Amino acid sequence: MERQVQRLRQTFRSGRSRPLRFRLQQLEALRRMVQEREKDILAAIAADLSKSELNAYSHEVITILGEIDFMLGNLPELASARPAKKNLLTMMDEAYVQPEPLGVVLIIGAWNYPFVLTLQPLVGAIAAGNAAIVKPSELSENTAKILAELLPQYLDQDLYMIVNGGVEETTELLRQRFDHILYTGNTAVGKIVMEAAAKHLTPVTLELGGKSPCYIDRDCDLDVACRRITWGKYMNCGQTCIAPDYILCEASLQDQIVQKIKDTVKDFYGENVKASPDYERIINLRHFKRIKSLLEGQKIAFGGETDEATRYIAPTILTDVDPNSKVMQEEIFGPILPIVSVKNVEEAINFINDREKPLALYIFSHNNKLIKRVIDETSSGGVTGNDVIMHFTVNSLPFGGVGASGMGAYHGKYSFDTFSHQRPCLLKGLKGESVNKLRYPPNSESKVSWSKFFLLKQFNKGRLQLLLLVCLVAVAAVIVKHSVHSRVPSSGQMSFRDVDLLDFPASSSPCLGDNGTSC
Ligand SMILES: NC(=O)c1ccc[n+]([C@@H]2O[C@H](COP(=O)([O-])OP(=O)(O)OC[C@H]3O[C@@H](n4cnc5c(N)ncnc54)[C@H](O)[C@@H]3O)[C@@H](O)[C@H]2O)c1
Ligand SMILES: CC(C)=CCC/C(C)=C/CC/C(C)=C/C=O
Repeated sequence: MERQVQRLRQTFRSGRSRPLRFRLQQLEALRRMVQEREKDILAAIAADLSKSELNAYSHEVITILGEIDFMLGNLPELASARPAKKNLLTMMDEAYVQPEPLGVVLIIGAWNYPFVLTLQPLVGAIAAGNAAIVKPSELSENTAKILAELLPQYLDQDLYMIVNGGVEETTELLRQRFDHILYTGNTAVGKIVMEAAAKHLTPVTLELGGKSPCYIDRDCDLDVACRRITWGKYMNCGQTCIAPDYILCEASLQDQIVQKIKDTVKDFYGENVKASPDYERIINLRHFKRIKSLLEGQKIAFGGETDEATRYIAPTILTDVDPNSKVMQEEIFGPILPIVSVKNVEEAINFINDREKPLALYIFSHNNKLIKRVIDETSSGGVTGNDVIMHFTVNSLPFGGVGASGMGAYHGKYSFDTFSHQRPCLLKGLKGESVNKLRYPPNSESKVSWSKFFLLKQFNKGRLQLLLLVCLVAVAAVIVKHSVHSRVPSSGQMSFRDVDLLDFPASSSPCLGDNGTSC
């Protein structure tokens, strides 16, 4: 592993990944890979998650194509230097922020959207000019395999590499030194990743999970709310990091919600959900058993059927759920939707704030003020009002968690920034030493006073007049010099930087007060 990382680092150091033209060409190659090998990719995702190829396309491929297109369209602007505001002391200099690639980055993907969760960060890493190692999840083995087969055929193999394997391989990878790690997966492994990264002082982006609440207000179109919630909860069989984990609502709404979700499930998946091509299965037996165990002792208002042989769990709703029960202690990550009653919005806000910060928060209401209030009085990775999941699809919004649901963010510009260092650059000339005297020892009250004048903009009238006078003299000097230059050809070009604006005699009138602080 060490040799492989070393190889990527050497290529990175050669500067190959930096030119914009190279990055654009690699992103175009990635797009070609997705388009030319679409059938193989969809078949692999379908095999991993018992997913229809149509769903695999709309859940995963569309997102990647959209992200690549965004980068292709915006990279020149994202990668260019941004001029920075200057202060009086540096107004003659050049100040700008230059994004620069970090180096060799590691991307560790999860199994539940195995294509998008590994390739979307890679798009950002390439766009920002890095080398990258991608470690897909071993649980989605077909997607992992197709990625390992295809990526080297389309991308520069000395800069971008797939490493497949499980805990052992990931542990070995984490021993290496990277310049950034983006990990997607559960919180427990997130801690392992962060600990390993700390040994090398490697910064991390952790895309974790959590229990994303969904508050339904009394003043709401319940038909629309329940349709949208049904879509987001049961998509991918509930195995979506930002699926609404549970519903909070007033007790009087509970029965209506159950009925409306039940009707929607029938609309979406037909009478026999098991036979629907749009309904997926649980990834493996371990998760199947874990999710099934969450049903124990609960009041099942709808669904609840399971089939171990095919790892099927029906779309399920639990009512009157005790907040202390097991299903309310861990992220469900399956098609079970508990409803917890609260008296009002205050109680819902307190309920959310009493728990770890979730990855997403959903609020349904006709009342925009109420939605804004819940946003203002809680914290979560992201929010969608009157819908679920959809903030993920807006690539001008940063996607990521907060607190226990993660740190850092990506998507679009935020991916580019995540994989870049924002390098501050100040370019000065070698003239203007008289101004610089003010920061050189020996220090004096007068120098402090002038520093305040320049850096804190604390001027008195007299000093402002003096500065204006000096500026006028400087402008006059430039004009005179320019007119001489236009008559007498010369090799030297005058710039403002060359004008010694001010001299700072140690005794010149300070405007310090008695304690030396006011002006
Ligand atoms: N925030 C997001 O974008 C996002 C997206 C998807 C999933 N998730 C969260 O991820 C969780 C589900 O994913 P998962 O964790 O089951 O996925 P997973 O089992 O696929 O693990 C994720 C990655 O961690 C690696 N890994 C596992 N154990 C490890 C160990 N001991 N040491 C080092 N690496 C190890 C795996 O190889 C894999 O690449 C849920 O909590 C979900 O909410 C978050
Ligand atoms: C709006 C459409 C058609 C698709 C949304 C895609 C989707 C569900 C993405 C979820 C990806 C994600 C962050 C999963 C986390 O587990």
